[in-house]
Amino acid sequence: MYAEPAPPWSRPAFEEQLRGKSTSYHIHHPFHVMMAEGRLTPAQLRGWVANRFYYQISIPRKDAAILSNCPDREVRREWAQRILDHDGYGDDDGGIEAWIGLGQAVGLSRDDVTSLRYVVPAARFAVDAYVNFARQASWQEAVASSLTELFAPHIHQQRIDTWPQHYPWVDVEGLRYFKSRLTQARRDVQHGLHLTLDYFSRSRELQERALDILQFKLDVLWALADAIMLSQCEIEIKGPKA
Ligand SMILES: O=C(O)c1cc(C(=O)O)c2c(n1)C(=O)C(=O)c1cc(C(=O)O)[nH]c1-2
Repeated sequence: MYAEPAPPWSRPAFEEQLRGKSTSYHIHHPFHVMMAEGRLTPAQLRGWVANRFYYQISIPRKDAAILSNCPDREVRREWAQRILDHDGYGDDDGGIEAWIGLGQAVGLSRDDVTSLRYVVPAARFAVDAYVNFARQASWQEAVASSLTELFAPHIHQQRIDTWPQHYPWVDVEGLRYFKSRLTQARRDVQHGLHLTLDYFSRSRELQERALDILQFKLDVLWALADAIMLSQCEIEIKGPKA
């Protein structure tokens, strides 16, 4: 017998489904739980900062892939801001530079971070999967994959709140990156969510596709944390912060 396809969820119900994915966010990954509870050693925290740098430098390339696939000028005008946020523009050095500052705040040199010498293979594979997805998928699908940012302000705020107490040896100036992302992520997500609700609400099948895409991206972040934790990437340094 022919079954009627399920009707699309209303916009609020679809948004609720997307937000419900927070249960698989990497804030719940054992490595991030340890980080928030102050249980990482300085060498482990440095390992995370050095590996995460590969994600930082890949984000603007991912966003450029979205731009290259998007024929809509209005969308491009707004999306382009993301690249400037990370690469910097005018007097603003941008997020990549701020992440290098975080590296220095945990005791790494600029070269330790930018050479990528501490980036472990599985971390690279996880991040590359995200960039490759954005290159190959439609721009609307790639936009949906950015929606893990719905949950990012919470984890940034958690680091701002817990690091000074748990990791007093980290120069607080290094937390600048997380502070700037609080506003940037909220603005980004307003745009990305609006586009996703518009495009995918045309059918239940599309809405379910958007949920699968968001799950894929949650898995990228989870796999990145697995990679860093399981490789036991620990960076010992000489000097007072060793
Ligand atoms: O520190 C984090 O846990 C975290 C997570 C995410 C995320 O949820 O994708 C991003 C960021 N940070 C971040 O700083 C950032 O600029 C960013 C951009 C994007 C994206 O998918 O376009 N995600 C994230």
